[in-house]
Amino acid sequence: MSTILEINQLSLATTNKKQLVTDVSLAVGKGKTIGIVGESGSGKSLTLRAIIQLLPPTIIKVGGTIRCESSCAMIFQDPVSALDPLCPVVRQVAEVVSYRQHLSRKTSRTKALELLALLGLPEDLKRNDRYPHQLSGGQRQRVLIAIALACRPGILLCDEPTTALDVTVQKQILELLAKLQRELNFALVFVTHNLAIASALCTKLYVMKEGRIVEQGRTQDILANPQHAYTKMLIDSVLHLPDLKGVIAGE
Ligand SMILES: Nc1ncnc2c1ncn2[C@@H]1O[C@H](COP(=O)(O)OP(=O)(O)OP(=O)(O)O)[C@@H](O)[C@H]1O
Repeated sequence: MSTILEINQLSLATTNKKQLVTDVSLAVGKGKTIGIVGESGSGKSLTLRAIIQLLPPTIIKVGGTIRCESSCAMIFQDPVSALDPLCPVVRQVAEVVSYRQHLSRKTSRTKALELLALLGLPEDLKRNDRYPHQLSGGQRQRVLIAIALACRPGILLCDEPTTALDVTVQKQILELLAKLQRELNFALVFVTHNLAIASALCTKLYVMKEGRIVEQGRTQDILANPQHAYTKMLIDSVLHLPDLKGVIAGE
């Protein structure tokens, strides 16, 4: 497996020396999907933010290394706060295309519309430039995915991208991400507290608790034979698995 992202013993703390993430190590291969699961506050988002160098100003890396062999883009949990409310969505995508792909305004807009069409957004966005508040939650999340893809990432970091959506839309977005990954071959790091979603999407899982990885391994091995008490508790707490047939990532 050619590793595209490797984290070695990452430790993060506040500027007041409160330890938040301790000795986190993980690796993801080109075009592969890993999941980071764990309870709220276990350090999943901070780990992703450290990868993309977007840590909050009061949090610093106090140990470890992060090696990225390709460009990273990130999709955040809340599409409302991740989009500019005062800028039409096509322009927001076009600006990223223009900046990252060094294209003219006109070509960037054409490319932005192609990307939005690829993500299943309606044609009338072209005629009627819409603002984020005029889109549904699922449509806004698709716009965020378009913005991330405009960066042509080799690694896509997803921080609970479907938590704010209803179950049907959640399934559509997960299927879309899996389809895009097959077509564009980016590596996916998927953060969630939902073990059912992670196990449907990811071939490898890392379980986090209180800032540490407490268990890791192939998804099927972890589900069949969890070693850590916390992982067992997570598995027991999955009441029922959503129908994600067709989403499951290949080996
Ligand atoms: N800006 C910050 N300043 C101080 N502490 C922070 C800051 N951001 C996060 N933390 C703390 O760091 C820890 C890890 O937070 P993080 O957001 O990574 O958790 P998480 O596992 O992603 O949780 P969730 O699933 O709820 O998003 C938590 O205890 C949180 O309170």
